[in-house]
Amino acid sequence: MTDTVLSVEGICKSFGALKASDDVSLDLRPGEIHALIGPNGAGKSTLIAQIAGGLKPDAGRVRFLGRDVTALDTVQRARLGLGRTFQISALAMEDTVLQNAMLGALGAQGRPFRFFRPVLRDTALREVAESALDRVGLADRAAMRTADLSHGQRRQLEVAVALTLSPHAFLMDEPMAGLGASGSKRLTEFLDGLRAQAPILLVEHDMDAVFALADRISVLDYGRIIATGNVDEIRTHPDVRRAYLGDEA
Ligand SMILES: Nc1ncnc2c1ncn2[C@@H]1O[C@H](COP(=O)(O)OP(=O)(O)OP(=O)(O)O)[C@@H](O)[C@H]1O
Repeated sequence: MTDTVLSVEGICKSFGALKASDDVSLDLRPGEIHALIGPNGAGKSTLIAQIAGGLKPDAGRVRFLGRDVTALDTVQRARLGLGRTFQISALAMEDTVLQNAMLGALGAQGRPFRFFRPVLRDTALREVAESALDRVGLADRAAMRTADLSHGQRRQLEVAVALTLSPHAFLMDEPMAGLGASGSKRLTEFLDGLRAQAPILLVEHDMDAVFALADRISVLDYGRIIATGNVDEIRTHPDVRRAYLGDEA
């Protein structure tokens, strides 16, 4: 257990008769990228929402840094260092890149950023935000309007927002979505280096990225984990090929 940053133990969640999470257990270890894959509707986003704290499981627990966080909300988990990027962008398009990095960091800390504009003059916070932008390669875009960033750059900005919290683990929900080939390649390289700072639980449909990045892969199907293993084990797993990979693998 000491070698686990984050763990999910026996999570169950139903929507009416539908079991979206059916006794799911998995863990995230230091330095790894653990990919969560599965067909549409398999329950990936539902699981991530329960790990992040936005959705309460019917049963089971979530542990983070050795602590049971099942009863904590998203803000409390973020403060403990659970960083998250979203499937749908939460960025303010009219604000600059730097403002988003600063305000996003405050928002994740639960401070009411929309009523807190003077905070933009907070030098310490600005430094944290600038350093995060630098890490993701957006330092020279800090003064740009977020709406003028490319899709890939917005994805990197979301990672920068998560970085401002110095997370101990990342939850990422389809970071490659909507990126072209070169954008995916760049983000793949970036995530490859990021795992050294904090391990990543990665929900992703882009199998090239998953196979390039994942130390381990867990496969969800109808709310259940049908396999967990390294890339080769998952590529060749008969149930996984049947449920998800088909003949592409
Ligand atoms: N709030 C909700 N109320 C009712 N059903 C829901 C709710 N959220 C999700 N579901 C259902 O739970 C199942 C799992 O959905 P979820 O979005 O977690 O799947 P997913 O694997 O993330 O899919 P995708 O790859 O398409 O994003 C689906 O059948 C979905 O329709």
